[in-house]
Amino acid sequence: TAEEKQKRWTLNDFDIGKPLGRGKFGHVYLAREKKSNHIVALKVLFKSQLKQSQVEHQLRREVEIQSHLRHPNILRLYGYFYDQTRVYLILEYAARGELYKELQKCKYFSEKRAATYISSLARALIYCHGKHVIHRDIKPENLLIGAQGELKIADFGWSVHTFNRRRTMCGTLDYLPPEMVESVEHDASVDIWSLGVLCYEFLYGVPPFEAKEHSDTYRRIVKVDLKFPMKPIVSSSAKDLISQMLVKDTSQRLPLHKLLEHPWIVQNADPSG
Ligand SMILES: COc1ccc(C(=O)Nc2ccccc2)cc1NC(=O)CCSc1ncnc(N)c1Br
Repeated sequence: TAEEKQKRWTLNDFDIGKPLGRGKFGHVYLAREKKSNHIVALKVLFKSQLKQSQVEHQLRREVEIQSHLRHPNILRLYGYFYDQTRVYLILEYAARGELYKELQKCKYFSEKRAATYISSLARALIYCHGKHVIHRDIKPENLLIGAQGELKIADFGWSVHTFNRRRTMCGTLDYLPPEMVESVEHDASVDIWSLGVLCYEFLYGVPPFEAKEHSDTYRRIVKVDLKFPMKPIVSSSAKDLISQMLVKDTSQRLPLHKLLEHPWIVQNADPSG
């Protein structure tokens, strides 16, 4: 509520429960806000670590970005507070935990489950892009599962507001050589690529360009060395969608709203997401 927005939270407002996991830069605990009995996840970040990794500005930007995002498939950041040594993030609690653990357990997902997840993520990303936010880090480790089995994108540690990037580049882009433009300018289509990688990993249990050495993975990515294993059996419709997302030319990647109309999504995704 608006009143909760302004409130100055302190640790005393919460009963701390079991550890939920070790996120980036800190630990996450189950917690209950004493007055409302509202269950949340409390992420504890050490100021010393934030300082030495120079991510304070990134955290401030994330809190700012998250305060404007409201979507069923985006984990809420309700607020934050700090004390002498730590910063505390008050997060929505995802009752069914981490997606990557679920994927490890099942090895890979059915086409219906994969399509349902991919379509809900596509809707969340359409929402973000509409607000000029690109996530840039869509992977199983950053996805949680809510009480109704719905996916929640968490940990916007690397998201940026695209237009403020344009603002920093205002006008001067014209004189930059392609390689400069190439490296600084990536747009929302990075999230389409990542969603394609995720769809592949949901269906096969391994990411598409996996290799022993990083250098080999890099080579396979830039070459778009996309191969579909014989096992498990996957529909040609699913392969068609993945092939339209994992395209080197960013302007040729299947736009997210077109993804929602793709036959594989239409025939397999559970509309409730
Ligand atoms: C909106 O979710 C976030 C928003 C921001 C950040 C964050 O650290 N940003 C950040 C930290 C340092 C520097 C720059 C950015 C992290 C998260 N989220 C998380 O870390 C997920 C915690 S694990 C968990 N959470 C809920 N329910 C569960 N069952 C589990 Br398990």
